[in-house]
Formats: sequence, C-alpha cells, structure tokens
Amino acid sequence: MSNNKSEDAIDWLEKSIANENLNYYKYSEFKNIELIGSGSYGSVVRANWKNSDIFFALKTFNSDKTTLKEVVDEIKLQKSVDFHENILRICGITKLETEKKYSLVLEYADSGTLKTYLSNHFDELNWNDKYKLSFQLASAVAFLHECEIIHRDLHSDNILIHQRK
Ligand SMILES: Nc1ncnc2c1ncn2[C@@H]1O[C@H](COP(=O)(O)OP(=O)(O)OP(=O)(O)O)[C@@H](O)[C@H]1O
Repeated sequence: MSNNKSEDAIDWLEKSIANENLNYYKYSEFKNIELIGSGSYGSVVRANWKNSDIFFALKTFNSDKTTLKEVVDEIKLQKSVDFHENILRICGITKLETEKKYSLVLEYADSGTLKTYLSNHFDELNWNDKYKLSFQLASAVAFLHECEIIHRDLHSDNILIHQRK
C-alpha cells in the first residue's frame, strides 16, 4: 500500500475517533482474552471490557494480507448497515500498542456459526424456530441488497448466531 493511502486511512480513523463517530477502546482495558478464530486474514479473540461481563469480539488483521485502507473500508461498510437488527454491530476500534495494529471491536455473537448451531441443535428446533432463523437471515440479506451491497461469500460458516438480550 502506498504511504498516502495508509496516511489517509490513519487520518480517517483519528478524525472518526476525535469526532466521536467511532468509539476507541484501550486494548489494555480488555480482560479474559481468548482466541476464538484465526485464518489467513488474522485472528478473532473474545474479551470482556473493564469489569463488565459483556463480551466483545476483537478482529485483528495481518498487515501483510490486509491494508489499513481495507480495514477502514470494512468499518465504513459495516457502520453503514449495522443498525439492522440482524447484522452484528461494530462497536469501535482498539489498537495493540506493541504491534501498532488496529483491531475492530465487534458485538460478540454468543452461539457460534450457523453451521455448528444447526449441527448441535437441529433436532431441538421446531418449525417456528427454523422459520425465525430463515426470516432473520433473509431480512439481513435483503437489507444489504437495499443498500446495494452484495455479500459474495455467504455460507453457514460465515453466519453467526446471537441471542440478543
Ligand atoms: N462478532 C463475532 N462474534 C463471535 N465470534 C466471531 C465474531 N466474529 C468472528 N467470530 C469467530 O471468528 C471466526 C472467524 O471470523 P471472521 O469472520 O473474521 O473470518 P472468516 O469468516 O473465517 O473469514 P472472512 O472474513 O475472510 O470470511 C468465525 O468463524 C467465528 O467463529
């Protein structure tokens, strides 16, 4: 990535934090950090913030695979649709000071992927539960399409189940 693009992305992040359009969380304030997913893009950990029992998912990207501009684009895209009740919210960002890497702070989905959820619970689900799951998924996808966004990689391992309280 050219330095200009990287500086623009840092500039956008800093302005968004200063204007309070994006919450900034100090990485050192996260506790009980546990790795829950990793791949070529980077890794995802689950953590509590300060002394609260609320979980967040922190998504960190490998800087050799993902540029800061791509991270900023993902933030913009998710922020533009995350007010839909079936789309996970982006809560803000944090920065691993040691590695100078930004991580997304996301709402934590408490019941795993649709794939694991169905393989563990399929027999317990009645038609109403199945209808609700399908309806919520269709509603989220229809909303993305209303916003002229195509997911391009929709499958049961990429859909997370969350029992929002
Ligand atoms: N908000 C979240 N809440 C709970 N678990 C999450 C959350 N985000 C990611 N995970 C976990 O981390 C794993 C990796 O997630 P992530 O969406 O980053 O990568 P991916 O879907 O494998 O890759 P890609 O983003 O390239 O499709 C998920 O399968 C899931 O188990």
